[in-house]
Amino acid sequence: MSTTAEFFFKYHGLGNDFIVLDCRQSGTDIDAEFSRWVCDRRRGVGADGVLSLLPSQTGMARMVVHNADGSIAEMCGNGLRCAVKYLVDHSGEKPERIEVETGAGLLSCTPVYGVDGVAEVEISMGPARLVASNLPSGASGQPFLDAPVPGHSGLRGHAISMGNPHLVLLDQPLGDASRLGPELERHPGFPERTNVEFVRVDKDGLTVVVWERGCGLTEACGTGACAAAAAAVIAKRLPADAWLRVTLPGGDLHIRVPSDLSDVRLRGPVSFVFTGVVPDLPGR
Ligand SMILES: N[C@@H](CCC[C@H](N)C(=O)O)C(=O)O
Repeated sequence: MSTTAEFFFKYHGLGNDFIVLDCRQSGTDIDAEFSRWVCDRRRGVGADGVLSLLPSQTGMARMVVHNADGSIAEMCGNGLRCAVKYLVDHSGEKPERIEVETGAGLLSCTPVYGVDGVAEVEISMGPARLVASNLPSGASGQPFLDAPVPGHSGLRGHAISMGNPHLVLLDQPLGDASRLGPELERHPGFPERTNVEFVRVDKDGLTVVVWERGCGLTEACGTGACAAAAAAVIAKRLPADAWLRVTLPGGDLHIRVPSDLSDVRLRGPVSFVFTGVVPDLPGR
């Protein structure tokens, strides 16, 4: 179990909480064992995931997302807002825009400032992909849209990648998330497991509960909100090119999906919680 970072910083976006580790000096990422320990809510600090910030040639940092179970995710929308707040609030500057390298590409982030530094961030999340190696479509197959979910009679879903994989279930009771989530996370159609969104389509937006790959039910999921909004737009249940409210257990995000799905925008709040010293660990 190891990290080269001396301090950790805890942040949350709508209750989706993360430990930020600044590893830009050493360039050394953490291992899965460290992530499992520090995320443990009884034996560690407690979080849904760890965001390690590594050196980047193209952005202010490269963000690696470690889930609470030690697995690595390609992207995290709420986590990226936390990383932006850390990077900007510790830079001594107030940039209009910063870029961060992620598994979903180099993403442009616009901080909105409040009395305590960055209060909100708007992110250009890149495309909602319907064909991807981490979806049932594979890298070159047919999109899986409003399709029956094999092995689950009566269940239909949209498979969408925001860098990370999502199975969006429109009109699925939100209360089904803890019952169906664990099995659907490991549905054999998704080669790298999947996040699962249980979605109610309202007149003016969506209400969503997310079962997240690698950490279970969370208070909010940024990429999940983007995937749910993209599915609702594809299904023509909500308009493209409009800011949509997505209500999650932890609060509201705002998402805009262009009609060609080329660049989904996400806007939401971010908060600093506390900082601490990483204890002396074997291997540090
Ligand atoms: N909560 C995140 C997504 C974190 C990664 C996810 N669990 C995965 O494995 O893909 C978000 O806000 O997007």
